[in-house]
Amino acid sequence: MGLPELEGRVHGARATACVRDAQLVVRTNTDLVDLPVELVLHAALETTPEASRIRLHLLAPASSRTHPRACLGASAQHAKLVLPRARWRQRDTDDAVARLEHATLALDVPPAETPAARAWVDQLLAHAYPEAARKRVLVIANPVGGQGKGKHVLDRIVAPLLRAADCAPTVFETRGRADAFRYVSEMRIADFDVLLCVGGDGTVHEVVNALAARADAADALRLPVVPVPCGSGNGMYLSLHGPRSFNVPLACLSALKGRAHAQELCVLTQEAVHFADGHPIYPIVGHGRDGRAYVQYYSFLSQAIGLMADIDLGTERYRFLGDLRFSLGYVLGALRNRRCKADIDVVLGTHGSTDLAQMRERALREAPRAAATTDAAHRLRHGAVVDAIDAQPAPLDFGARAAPTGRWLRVSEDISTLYGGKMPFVARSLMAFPYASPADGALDIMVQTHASSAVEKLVSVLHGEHGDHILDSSIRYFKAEAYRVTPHASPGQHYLSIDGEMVPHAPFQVEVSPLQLTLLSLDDDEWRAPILQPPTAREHARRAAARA
Ligand SMILES: Nc1ncnc2c1ncn2[C@@H]1O[C@H](COP(=O)(O)OP(=O)(O)OP(=O)(O)O)[C@@H](O)[C@H]1O
Repeated sequence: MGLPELEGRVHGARATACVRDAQLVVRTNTDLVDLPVELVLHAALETTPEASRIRLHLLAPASSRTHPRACLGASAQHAKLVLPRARWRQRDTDDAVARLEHATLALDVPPAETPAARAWVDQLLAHAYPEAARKRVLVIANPVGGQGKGKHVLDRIVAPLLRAADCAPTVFETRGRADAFRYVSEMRIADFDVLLCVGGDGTVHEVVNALAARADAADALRLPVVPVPCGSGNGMYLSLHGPRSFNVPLACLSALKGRAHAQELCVLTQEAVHFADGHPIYPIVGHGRDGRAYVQYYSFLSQAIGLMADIDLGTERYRFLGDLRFSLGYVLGALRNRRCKADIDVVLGTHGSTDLAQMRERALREAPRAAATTDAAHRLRHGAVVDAIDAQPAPLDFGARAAPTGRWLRVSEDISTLYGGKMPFVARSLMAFPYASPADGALDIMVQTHASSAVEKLVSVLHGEHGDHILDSSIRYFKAEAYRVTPHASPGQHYLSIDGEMVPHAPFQVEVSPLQLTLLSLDDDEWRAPILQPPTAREHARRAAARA
């Protein structure tokens, strides 16, 4: 479906404008716009008795211009804003798309053509926004996020782009820890169509916990949450848009016109005594069967203990390196090769699996499950961390296709790290959970055994960005409905990282929550993350040789 040609003038030169094959094409002798219609932010007709002008607000690759920014708008001379649809489809690997910028173009039409121009603008907007445009935008911004870039990204990119799309965003800048949590706890959900988080995963963590802790949690979580990458890891952004680059305009575009999908949350419990100093963002408290109090909170991205937590939280002093600090942290941690002393107990349940082929199959075709009603919001299916489980659970056998039992099973090997999550990417260099599925009722868990040498550990994540570290002999990768980690007291500094945030290093239990977050993607698929292919015979042989 296209849009008929409209004749007018651009910079005084005769011009035609149309939509053909889902591309907006504006052509003069010297200027050319040929962009996916998805990149149209807004079109408006400005009329005076003497003239009518269509002003187009677009996103366009910066490098596609033949002249600098001044070539567009009132003083424009020659412009070439081109992005073929094939390149737009491959946007996660195309550097031109990584440098999208706001551009404007004015098309003058004779006053007599004003009614036709008005109809053309309406039709263009219908192409650009096939679903109702999200106009009521709330922006929660951490101005110091991403090594202090947050304020700049907000003022120079996010706010102007939203205004160009005809939105008047409500902006809340956080002043410190728990600010985002408090704001989202008290806001009127019905006032907004979408919530943008300009910051890192820490800001998203606060927003998600605030939405989930509200009395109207199941409804509040229908407000789509959009990560605008301005931190070090930005795992949610990477899973939605691909690992090539942190593309702020693309994130904003997904807020305006992305397709909604449900994303299960992980729910955690930890004994309340560990939060004695008061933790402002984890207010939900329950009681176990023996009366002991526990804190219940939510994780959207990851839970890490051992080496992977040390990378996250033990490398704060290298923040200036951006996300390179994670790679450096891994090398240092692998060389140190410390054992993570903890009991790991899991419930595979009907949604769990230890079979990689089965996981891949499911990731390809898993249908989303129904979300919780408000009544079921905080229900725990597998109890809380304070509840007793078997003193000696049966061992979890990774060798065979384990039966989908609802009993607790124990990982019997010594480990160096445990990493749990529900989204593929946790950082640009690590697709930690290549078989993650947004709503399959299971958590993806990766355990690295301690028995492997430092060198084996280093080698195992060399290809982490493709997710094939899970094929390594030192990695156990499985899906479970719930797991519990009980760290043993041991000397030294130890971390527990939840979505990259530090929480008390104490026993914790995780399960899939009936609560679901609403995310927006620019594709039909929820994630922009390739599902890992099974290893080829050659790859099998290579890994066997490496093991030998
Ligand atoms: N104005 C502020 N000053 C200091 N800290 C803040 C401020 N606003 C928010 N915070 C806190 O900063 C922490 C980290 O924020 P965020 O994750 O957005 O950025 P980041 O740390 O740069 O990113 P990443 O976690 O990916 O490294 C959060 O715990 C948040 O509560």
